[in-house]
Amino acid sequence: MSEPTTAWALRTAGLHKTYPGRRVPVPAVDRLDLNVPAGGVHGFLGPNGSGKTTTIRMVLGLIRADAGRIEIFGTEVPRHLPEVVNRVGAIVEQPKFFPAFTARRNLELLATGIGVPDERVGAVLEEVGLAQRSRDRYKTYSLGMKQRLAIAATLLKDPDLLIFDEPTNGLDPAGIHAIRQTMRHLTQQGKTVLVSSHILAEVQQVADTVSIIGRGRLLAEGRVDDILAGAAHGVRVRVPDPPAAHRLLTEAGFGCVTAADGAMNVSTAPDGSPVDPGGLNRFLAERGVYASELSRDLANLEQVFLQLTAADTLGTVPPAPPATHPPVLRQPPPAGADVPPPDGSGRR
Ligand SMILES: Nc1ncnc2c1ncn2[C@@H]1O[C@H](COP(=O)(O)OP(=O)(O)OP(=O)(O)O)[C@@H](O)[C@H]1O
Repeated sequence: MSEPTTAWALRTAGLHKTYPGRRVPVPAVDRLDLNVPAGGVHGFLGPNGSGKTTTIRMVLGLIRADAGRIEIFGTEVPRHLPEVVNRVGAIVEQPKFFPAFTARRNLELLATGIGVPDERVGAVLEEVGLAQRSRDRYKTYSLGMKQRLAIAATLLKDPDLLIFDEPTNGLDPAGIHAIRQTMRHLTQQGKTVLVSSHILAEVQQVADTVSIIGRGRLLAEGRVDDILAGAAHGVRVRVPDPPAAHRLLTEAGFGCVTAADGAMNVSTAPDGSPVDPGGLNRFLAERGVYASELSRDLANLEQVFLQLTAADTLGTVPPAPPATHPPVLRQPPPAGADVPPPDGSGRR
């Protein structure tokens, strides 16, 4: 690692993990190179089961990697974790608080336990917008408030890197908005937030940079703006029966994904060229499919994500858009190659 390490909050190179005892030994994390710039929000995106939590657990030293290298602020972990552990705060699972105690009391107990002065409690409650409700019992808190209290707990040690694994799971739009504001506020103080999520619209609004993974492998990384600029824009189509139309289009060779709202984004024609709205409309109408909406589509992160992860499943991953921050530490070894740990350690 030759570049100045202060530019990076977190980097991994060739990070690899296969859980023992699985019938088919598919890696959960497959030679993953991550580059999380210091400062800003970095979205860590991937479908369910793509290896986000496994990666985060390895970064935090909760499970051991089979191979690869991890650096937090230029310090290799887990070997030198004690040197940087106070610079990292993380929520991987919902922390346990005492239901009958107030939020403030819970944090005071925690602060005492980790040797942090009590004054920090008021500061972190303020930071996450819970100061007014800090005398309420934990059990009266909404899910969103509980999640903000969990964030407050991670802030007690005033860490520089915050790692949140799916922090908005199960939250309503107001709760999601509050978490987003908290993340933004943290970065204004120079902190780095790594947030894993599959809620793309939310990440697009808050993240400066992203890494998109599929089946444990990096599919794209870089600034959100650059990734969107490099994405196929396509045509947005709404039809009465999206699954049937999706089948029709993909069988004919169109590049097509269906978004969460049921509309389809058709990006490429069967010859691989950008799709033409008129030609697409004619193709559908000739087969008895009448679109209720058909428009040129602006790329958003959800489409990029769907296109990348669909292509990954089909084994046709397009090259990652160019990153504007420095490239990965090193190229991964060829597929199927053994990946030895750099120092011979790390095997379970
Ligand atoms: N303890 C474990 N033992 C065996 N396999 C595991 C274990 N934990 C995760 N896996 C498998 O490893 C793969 C990656 O899982 P992981 O939880 O890291 O993905 P994820 O991207 O965080 O998913 P999600 O978004 O659903 O939380 C999955 O196939 C999962 O089934």
